[in-house]
Amino acid sequence: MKITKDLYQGSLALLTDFYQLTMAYAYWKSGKAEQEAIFNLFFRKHPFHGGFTIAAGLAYVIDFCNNFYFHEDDLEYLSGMTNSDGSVVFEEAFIKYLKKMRFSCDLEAVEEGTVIFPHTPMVKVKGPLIQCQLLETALLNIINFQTLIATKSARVSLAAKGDSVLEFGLRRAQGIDGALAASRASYIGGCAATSNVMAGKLFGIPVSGTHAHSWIMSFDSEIDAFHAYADAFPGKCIFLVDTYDTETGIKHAIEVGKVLRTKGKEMLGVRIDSGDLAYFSNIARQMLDEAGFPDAKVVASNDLDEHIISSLKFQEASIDTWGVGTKLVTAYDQPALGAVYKLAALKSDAGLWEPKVKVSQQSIKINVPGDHQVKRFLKHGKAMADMLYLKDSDIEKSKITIIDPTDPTKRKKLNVEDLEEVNLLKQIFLGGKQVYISPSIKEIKENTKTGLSYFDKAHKRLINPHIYPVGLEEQLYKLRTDLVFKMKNYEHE
Ligand SMILES: Nc1ncnc2c1ncn2[C@@H]1O[C@H](COP(=O)(O)OP(=O)(O)OP(=O)(O)O)[C@@H](O)[C@H]1O
Ligand SMILES: O=P(O)(O)OC[C@H]1O[C@H](OP(=O)(O)OP(=O)(O)O)[C@H](O)[C@@H]1O
Ligand SMILES: O=C(O)c1cccnc1
Repeated sequence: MKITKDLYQGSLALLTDFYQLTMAYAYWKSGKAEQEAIFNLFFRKHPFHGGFTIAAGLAYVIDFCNNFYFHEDDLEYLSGMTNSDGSVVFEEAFIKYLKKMRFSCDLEAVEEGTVIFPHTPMVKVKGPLIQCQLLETALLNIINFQTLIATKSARVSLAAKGDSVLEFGLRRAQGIDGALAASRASYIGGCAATSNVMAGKLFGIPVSGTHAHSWIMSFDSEIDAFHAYADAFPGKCIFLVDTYDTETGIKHAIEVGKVLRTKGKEMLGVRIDSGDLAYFSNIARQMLDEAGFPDAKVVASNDLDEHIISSLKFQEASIDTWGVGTKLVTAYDQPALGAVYKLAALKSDAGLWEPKVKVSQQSIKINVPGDHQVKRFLKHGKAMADMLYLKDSDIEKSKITIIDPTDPTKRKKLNVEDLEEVNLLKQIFLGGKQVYISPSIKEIKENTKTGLSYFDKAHKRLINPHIYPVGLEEQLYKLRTDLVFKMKNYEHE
């Protein structure tokens, strides 16, 4: 996939915060640029008050890293940056250093479509400190947004209980990039298709749609508009029936559907875009059935989200397909995921990895130091718990205890001898070389569906979900606690 290349014809190295570049310069000046570091990208809370999150965006990250270099134009721009006293911000030798820089890190990540929980690394970058730092902003930008939208889409799709959800968000999405990335992530999360044609072309997502009110309004009458549409698309008609009067609109759709039948074609259904969607969908279903169109589908749209869909399901609305736009692609009502990227370890001059911790008054904000892996334990196809552990630790399988990173009183003993286990972090790059091929977008979407099926319904409900156990393995917990104490004492000396 070459999304960034197609869109921007080159590297996105300048898609970063200025402070990353000033730090990069200062690392270089102080001789730390090549010191090896480990950074983790993780979030602290599920979005939408939910009980799960769906990882997305890795294919963009891969593309970004493969194209990570400073182009001549970028370097020229950086060379021309001046301080308030007129002096240059970055000296020429640094610009030359940037010119030669190529991505050379190891990168591990959870695969797209994986169900993921707070505090576990979604992306881990190991490599020269300067490169790790320069990747931060773009990685967060990519993962935060796509993960947020994939999660929203999964929630909407779960609420639709297996019905098709069509993503209609392009016109109200957050700009061009936002719309494209949202269409991609919506598909990963569970949507069946998008109305966004460019997303269809770029990502291979099925493209689908009906027609607008303007089509009806451009004719003298609704029935003329339906006939003309049926002439143009005899086998693909979904008639929008609510422009003037919904019941009359359904009657007109049935009339045109009967004409189509004389030509050996079937109308696919009707779309309702206003009014009480439970009431009108049931009316539509009854009228279509009575007229001999039991297979015609009822599509509904109008500011839908997981909560309205859930309510309409509860009301037994006869809706087969859900068109969801604004509230899906803008992640209503949580505009950002809030994932962060923190230094977890630094290699000393002696070649030893030193774990690093950021101390905070709020325990939720204390990162997990060291080089970890995340293990998911499953029993008969059901996820039981996730464990973060130090990669080089010896774990005695017969007595594993995991400890909640935010509340040490919450502990869970795991007898893992008879459990299946999977490592969630996969190797994506080794020494800057890509060693992982992203699955097709269809396979990623399937991963989401299968991944969600491992989790109990209690974790997937929309309101007050049951919390899935995620914890630190004891040695990692001890390392983190010791380090926090050490840093606190150090601060007070
Ligand atoms: N039966 C229902 N239960 C819950 N929410 C519904 C139901 N029917 C429609 N809605 C939702 O109610 C919201 C507003 O619908 P409302 O009928 O007020 O506006 P509208 O039909 O768009 O108005 P207008 O006719 O002016 O376009 C939408 O988000 C819609 O999805
Ligand atoms: O409500 P959303 O979830 O955002 O779904 C997309 C909306 O966009 C269209 O409305 P719009 O009024 O823009 O155009 P139209 O004339 O085709 O209805 C469509 O009819 C949906 O109502
Ligand atoms: O195809 C549709 O019905 C559609 C597309 C975009 C927005 N609203 C509806």
